[in-house]
Amino acid sequence: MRIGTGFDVHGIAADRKLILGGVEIPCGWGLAGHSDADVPVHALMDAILGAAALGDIGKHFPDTDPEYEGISSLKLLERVTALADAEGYALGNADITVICQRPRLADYIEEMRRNIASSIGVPTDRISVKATTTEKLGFTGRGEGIAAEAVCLLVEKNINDYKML
Ligand SMILES: Nc1ccn([C@@H]2O[C@H](COP(=O)(O)O)[C@@H](O)[C@H]2O)c(=O)n1
Ligand SMILES: C[C@@]1(CO)OP(=O)(O)OP(=O)(O)OC[C@H]1O
Repeated sequence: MRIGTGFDVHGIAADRKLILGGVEIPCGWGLAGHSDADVPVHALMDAILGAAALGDIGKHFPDTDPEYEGISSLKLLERVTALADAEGYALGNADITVICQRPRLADYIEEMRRNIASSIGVPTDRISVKATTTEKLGFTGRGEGIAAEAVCLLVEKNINDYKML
């Protein structure tokens, strides 16, 4: 088994859609980025790549490459899953925290979990998504951006039928 962590931040952009965990959240603004700027999915991809010691998303999907302009991060997550698979690993579980003052995410969490699980090809109960504010402190508290962190466990594929504790 191998553990990985990921962290990402994107700044607010007035003229963009807000996509988190593959869910379009209606709030009148979005996040700046080369891709769809899906910050929890970016944190998760870096956690998976980190667990497999395969670098980070900027290495695999450079933000100078037009192929990735506006791309759904769930598509990139499928590719990261394939990279881990090629190394002999499957996702055991992942736990993601989205750090944002607003909008309130509680109503969208289950759909995010389903989207992420579907992209990876695992049951939804292996994916946890949580949200927290920073009590109006710092850049997330001032609404200047959204951050996300993720932790994941990769398991060797040949023991992927092990029972989760
Ligand atoms: N953007 C957010 C932030 C938080 N939540 C939910 O509210 C709970 C309390 O947040 P605190 O920052 O005061 O800990 C949190 O546990 C989430 O359930 C949310 O839905 N959207
Ligand atoms: C996801 C990529 C894809 O080009 O672009 P961004 O949406 O800008 O996101 P970032 O977190 O800066 O990571 C870099 C890139 O991998």
